[in-house]
Amino acid sequence: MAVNTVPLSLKPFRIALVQLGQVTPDKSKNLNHAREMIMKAAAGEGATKPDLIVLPECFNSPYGVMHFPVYAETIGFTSGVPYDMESSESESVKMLSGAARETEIWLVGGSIPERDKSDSSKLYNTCTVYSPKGELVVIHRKVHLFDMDIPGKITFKESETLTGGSAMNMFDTPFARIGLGICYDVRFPELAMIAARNGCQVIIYPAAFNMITGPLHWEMLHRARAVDNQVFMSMCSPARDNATGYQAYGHSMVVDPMGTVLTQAGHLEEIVYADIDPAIFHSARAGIPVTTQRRFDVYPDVSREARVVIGSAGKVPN
Ligand SMILES: NC(=O)CCC(=O)C(=O)O
Repeated sequence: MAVNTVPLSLKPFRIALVQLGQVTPDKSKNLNHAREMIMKAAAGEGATKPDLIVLPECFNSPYGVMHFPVYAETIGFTSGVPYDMESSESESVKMLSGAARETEIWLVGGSIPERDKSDSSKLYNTCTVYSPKGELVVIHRKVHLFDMDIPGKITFKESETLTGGSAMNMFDTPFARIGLGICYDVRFPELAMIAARNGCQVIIYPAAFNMITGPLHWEMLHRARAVDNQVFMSMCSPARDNATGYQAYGHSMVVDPMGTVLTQAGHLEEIVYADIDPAIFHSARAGIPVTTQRRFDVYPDVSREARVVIGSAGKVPN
């Protein structure tokens, strides 16, 4: 697929990470709570409202392979085709779209279990993104499934009930081109590299790291992907809840292109904000010019063969 390397110019903007707690077995309670927290995030901190709000992985359902088939919703999104929200079968998509429209803020709607419309045997872990008009502009289906087995510590096998997505997805806003991944996707540097080489200045992952690898790798992976690619990098986690089967690490975070942590939540429910400053992006790239020193005569540019989808809500100024 063609690589679009024409970057949109990065503008200053404010991001809000909603580290949601209280994911219960009752989906409508989860949706109501998420909506309330989006409204709270939209009200902003001090006088400044955010331009983009992010929710965590699997926010409408308990996180577990046995839960995905029970909570899965059919979305039926086709890239490049305007999505008909009126006839959407997904209550989560309708809630998220309404919240984005009401707040007039871009929304990365965490992720939800999705059932494929054309093949109901296939389930995905899917992130949906909304414009401030409530349009569904792009979806990202988790590409790399979280199949981990560290004996005596953590065993989880998403592939028991989920199928991996087959494309790298990004979207354009008036302030940045933003790449998407979901949680375990962050461990695959190719995905972030492909996003950065396609002009993303920011990469966002709804996530839910576990209590074994979270303390070891969460911050390190943020900083590694940020510094390797000289981009802003963020993962938004659920809050930790000792009452659930899967305990998330929390610590939702934003890191700048020099690897500096701009904001970090604790482990309880919390909203954290960060200001994205283009000056840091440009000075990192000017001072450490790795983006212009690639040696494609020595190794190939794997991003050229990648399956990339760029969603946008109409015309975005350059
Ligand atoms: N939900 C996930 O993909 C968890 C990934 C994780 O914990 C990791 O260590 O990777």
